[in-house]
Amino acid sequence: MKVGLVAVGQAGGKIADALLRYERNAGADIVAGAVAVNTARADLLGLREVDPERRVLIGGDRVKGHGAGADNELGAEVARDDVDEIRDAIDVIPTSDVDAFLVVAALGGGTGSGGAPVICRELRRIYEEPVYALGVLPARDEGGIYTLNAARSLKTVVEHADATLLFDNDAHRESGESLAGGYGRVNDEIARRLGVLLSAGEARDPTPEKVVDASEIINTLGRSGGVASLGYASAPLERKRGLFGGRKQIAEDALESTTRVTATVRRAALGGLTLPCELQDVERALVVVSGPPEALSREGIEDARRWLETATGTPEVRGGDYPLRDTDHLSAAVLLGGVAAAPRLAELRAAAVEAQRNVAAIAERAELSAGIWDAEGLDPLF
Ligand SMILES: Nc1nc2c(ncn2[C@@H]2O[C@H](COP(=O)(O)OP(=O)(O)OP(=O)(O)O)[C@@H](O)[C@H]2O)c(=O)[nH]1
Repeated sequence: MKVGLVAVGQAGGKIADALLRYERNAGADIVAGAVAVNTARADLLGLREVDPERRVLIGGDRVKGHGAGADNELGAEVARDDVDEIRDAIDVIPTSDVDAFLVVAALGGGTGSGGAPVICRELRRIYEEPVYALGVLPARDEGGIYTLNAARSLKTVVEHADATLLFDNDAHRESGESLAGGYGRVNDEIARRLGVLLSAGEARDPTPEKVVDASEIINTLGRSGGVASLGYASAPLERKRGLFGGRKQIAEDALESTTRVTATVRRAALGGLTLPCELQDVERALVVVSGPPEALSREGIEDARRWLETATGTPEVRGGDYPLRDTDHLSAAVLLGGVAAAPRLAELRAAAVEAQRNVAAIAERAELSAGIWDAEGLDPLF
């Protein structure tokens, strides 16, 4: 599946860079074109992979290239003011190659948080292809303004994107690691997950037994403004040399392969989610298992798919494989669509309402709309 990638803000730009790097290193073909949008000139200059011609500085008159300072109303305003420039840059992406747009941003800051919903709305107005958002949630210890920004932005982006895939920075922090120190690793993790999922829909050699095509990814994400989570796990494979030191083979029998596939899928779905949630709270799922062809047990993939059907309680579980010649790992990506509840979302909403109450002491306003963001007292972004 090929995406038109639109990165907004600092984190968005760095994640786009990581995805483009993944694409190059893996020899994949998953990004039809990439545009980076920011209010901070230095962040745009720091990008390595996004074509310099496709970097758009917005809000020049207002913030003079210095960023939105975690003010997401300002981020939304400048994106609205400069929407023509953003659209012109995106228009260059060949839409005949695009299966969907992916707007990537952190929801806790100013530019990405405010700009991403504006850009999703504009893309949806113009293009027929689905528009998905990838939103990064702030860590708990980042403070009230990040939480409030994220909650308001999420409420708004969920309304304006066909589906929003969430990545919780907290869920992927390693113990003892500072948040900023881990960004590079976390961004590579996001890129690997997206890379495996999107590549699965592309034609390849060796040919998969059961191809996962773009429409299956789109059907799993849905087009009705839901939230999605993406699980991932991998397991090393034991290899042995051929008799005369020739081509390496996987040292496994069929039963081992089946068990390894099901165990890896379970780990991806139960412990490796970008937004941790209970499986019974999702409406749809898709599993992609990748690795050397001899390790991709068809039976294992079917068992894993059936297990997901039982665990989610939904018959809408799709599955397929993605063979890779030069790897000694088996990996599984599990996409969960229509996530109806997640502990981090409830926590974020409660913390944001609390933070907003403090803000409301200064300016009183409260109005809400439907969906999982039906939290009393929480303002939408626009
Ligand atoms: N995963 C990840 N999160 C990041 C990264 N950089 C910043 N963040 C998180 O993103 C949020 C801040 O968003 P940024 O993208 O830095 O801000 P921005 O959208 O550029 O907005 P302004 O700087 O206010 O103009 C915080 O929650 C950070 O923890 C990154 O490289 N990777």
